[in-house]
Amino acid sequence: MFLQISDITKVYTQQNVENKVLSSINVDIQEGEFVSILGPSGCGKSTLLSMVAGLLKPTEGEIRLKGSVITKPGKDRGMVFQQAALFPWMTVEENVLFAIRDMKDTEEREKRALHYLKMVQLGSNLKQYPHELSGGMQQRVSIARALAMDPTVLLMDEPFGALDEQTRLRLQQELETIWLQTKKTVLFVTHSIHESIKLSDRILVMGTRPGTIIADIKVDAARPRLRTNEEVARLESQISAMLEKEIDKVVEEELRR
Ligand SMILES: Nc1ncnc2c1ncn2[C@@H]1O[C@H](COP(=O)(O)OP(=O)(O)OP(=O)(O)O)[C@@H](O)[C@H]1O
Repeated sequence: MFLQISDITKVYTQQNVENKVLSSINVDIQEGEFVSILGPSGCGKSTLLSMVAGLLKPTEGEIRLKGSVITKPGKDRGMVFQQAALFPWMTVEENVLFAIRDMKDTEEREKRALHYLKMVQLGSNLKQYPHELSGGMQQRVSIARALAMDPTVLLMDEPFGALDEQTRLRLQQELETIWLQTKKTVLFVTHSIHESIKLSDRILVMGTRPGTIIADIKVDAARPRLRTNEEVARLESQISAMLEKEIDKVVEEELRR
């Protein structure tokens, strides 16, 4: 199996109080799949993604990428966060070049940076600085930077969460086009049901307290997926009912305290 998440449990301990955030997470992901992780706030989506990134260690269980256990961050996993996190003193081009600074051949390196910056439609913004760009453009630089590293897996943690609706729709389209071109394996955390249906081959729906996977849904609808598509509408109401139930559970628990 390409990416294998086996029997993962995560417990955070703060001031001697244990908080089990994830329990019995088992997922097998195939190469080239676009998988979304969807769930209520606080269910452990980012924790799970950070463990795949190697930024956090599981309390129990293991994650294997192409057979090797993940123990730390690596170049085989590119990460895109909600905030672009670019170096403000570097230009757009320099930000991408920096990520691939290990490439010896300077000409190849520049070609690669330009290729991915063109892919996210920033070929004319190479010499601009992050503060001269809109939030959406900054996020496109961080996507180009992650792609330029040619990772085996692209890990995206609510990459469009901080953007306005129009920019978000635009970037969803761009990401879908890029994914169809590159066929990278993508693990994508989102709050948005529609975003997950629009982009994914598969949606892992998470329940909460502790976080578990309550449904593993295949999305077969033809792309591009419009809201008017019957399958899209059916999935949207199915998943929305599931999440509503989870959120009701949390509210009830809180009120009982
Ligand atoms: N470093 C940490 N130390 C202690 N508890 C943490 C830590 N990071 C996250 N948590 C707790 O773990 C739970 C899951 O957090 P996580 O950020 O993974 O959820 P999420 O599903 O990504 O949430 P959101 O959708 O709101 O971003 C939360 O209750 C959070 O308070």
